[in-house]
Parts: sequence; C-alpha cells; structure tokens
Amino acid sequence: MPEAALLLEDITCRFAARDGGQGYTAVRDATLSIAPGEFVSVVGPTGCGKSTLLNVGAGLLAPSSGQVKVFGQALQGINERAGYMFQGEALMPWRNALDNVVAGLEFAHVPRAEAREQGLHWLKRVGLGGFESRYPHQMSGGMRKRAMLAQTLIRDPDIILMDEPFSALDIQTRQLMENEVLDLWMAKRKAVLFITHDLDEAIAMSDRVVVLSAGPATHPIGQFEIDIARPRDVAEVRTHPRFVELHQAIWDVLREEVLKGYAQQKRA
Ligand SMILES: Nc1ncnc2c1ncn2[C@@H]1O[C@H](COP(=O)(O)OP(=O)(O)OP(=O)(O)O)[C@@H](O)[C@H]1O
Repeated sequence: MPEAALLLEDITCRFAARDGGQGYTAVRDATLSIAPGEFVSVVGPTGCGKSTLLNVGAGLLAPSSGQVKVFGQALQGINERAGYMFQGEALMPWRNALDNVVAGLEFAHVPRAEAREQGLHWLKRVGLGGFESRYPHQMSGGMRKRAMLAQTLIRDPDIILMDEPFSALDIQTRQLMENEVLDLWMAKRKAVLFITHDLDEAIAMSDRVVVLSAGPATHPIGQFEIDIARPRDVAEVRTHPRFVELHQAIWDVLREEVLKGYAQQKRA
C-alpha cells in the first residue's frame, strides 16, 4: 500500500476548561488516512470536531495525544506540504485580488515578476482573468471564494485541506465552484481532505466519505468508497442510481449522529 499523504493516527484533542473544570474531549482516538491523489470528505454533525481534525492535519493545533504523519514523516509544527482553505473570508481587504493570490509566494520570497505571472495565470484558471485589480469589497462572495482557491492552489501543495469552503455561497455558484475544484483536482490529483456538512456535496466530490460520530469524543464510525465514475458533474451525479444508493447508506449511519448533535446543541 502506498504511504499515506496524510495520516492522523489515534488522535485525541482535549480542550481545557477556562474555569479549571473538567475540560472537553472533542476528538478521541480518531484515525484517518488520505492516500496521495485521494479526495476524502469528512461529514458529521455540527460541532462534532471536523475543523479540529483539519486543524490537526494542518499543524495549527497539536493533538493531546496521537500523531500526524505527512508522507511518512512525523509532522512537527505547520504542515508545509498542505494548502488550507478556510470556511470564512481569508482575503486581506487592503490587497487587490492579485496581491492576495500571490501572498503565499511573497512569503516564500518568490521574485515579484515571477509571482505576478503565476498570480495572473491562477486568477485566469479560477475564472477571474481581468479582475486582478479588484479589492475584496468589490468582488461578489463567489469571486472572493475563487480568489481564495487560487491563493490556496498557487503554491501547488501536495495536500489540500478545505473546511466547508463553499458553505456561504448560493446553490448555483456553489455547484459551479464544486465542478471547478473537481476539474482542477482531476488535472493535478493532489490529496484532498474536504470538510462539509452537506452529504450530497461530499458524495458528489469524493473518492471516499468518512462519517464522524457526534461529540464529545468524536471518531470515525463509517467509511464509504464512492464508486461512481469520473469526471462527474456535481449537479447531474445526484440523479445517478448509485449516488442515491450511497446517499441512503451513509445517511443511515449519519442520521442518528445528527440527531444526537442537535439534541446536545439544544441542551447547551
Ligand atoms: N479552542 C477550543 N477551546 C475549547 N473548545 C473548543 C475549541 N475548539 C473547538 N472546541 C470545541 O470542540 C468541539 C468541536 O469543534 P469543531 O469546530 O471542530 O467542530 P465542527 O464539527 O467543525 O463544527 P461545525 O460543523 O459547526 O463547523 C466543539 O464542541 C467546540 O466547541
């Protein structure tokens, strides 16, 4: 078996309580592996620990126990081989689209002219050709997401971590972006860890869907290979008989966890 691009092994994350109380074990003994070139989605009820796991994979959060391996090497500090696309807005409002997209190259001391050339190329690839001078407030939500995607991909990371990247978009823009991400992924075949609330999105995009239990002590409770041919159109694939079958099977596992998560939120 080839070495995993990203391996989260027996990960436990405990958060201390501010008042010196018991604290909260968000994730317990969770193991998750993503092969090179594999597109894996993680679904689970709200607040179960999806972002926590992604932050561990990004090296932004050190687990309380367990280890992270990146292409076989133990991760220490930030995961330099990963690009990270957040849920919220990550563009710097004082920089135009081009300067936002090339920020990562700038930090890596890539010469300005080369960075600019790559930035313009990536803006074009995400459908923002000609918009390089626009500032974030002059762009629509969808355009800002495209710029964020270019910002993530320009450094050509071997692992792409995405935390509900399109949740704020309207359904049409969202489906366009999902198809674009799939096209870009098909061209480069990087390892992707994609976090989403949306089971349809997870099935449409992924090679494998991992279901997490409701918190506390979240861990994977089911894994499903998505054996539907590619290329896929995220809107059309939803009517595929296998899609419907997989949706039913995954929802059977997820449903109870969602109800538990919802009940916990109501109690909190
Ligand atoms: N720094 C922290 N300190 C204390 N508790 C935290 C911290 N970060 C996360 N948590 C708690 O850990 C649990 C998991 O949070 P996380 O953000 O990973 O969930 P999620 O599944 O990504 O949520 P959502 O679906 O709402 O985005 C939540 O109960 C959250 O309140």
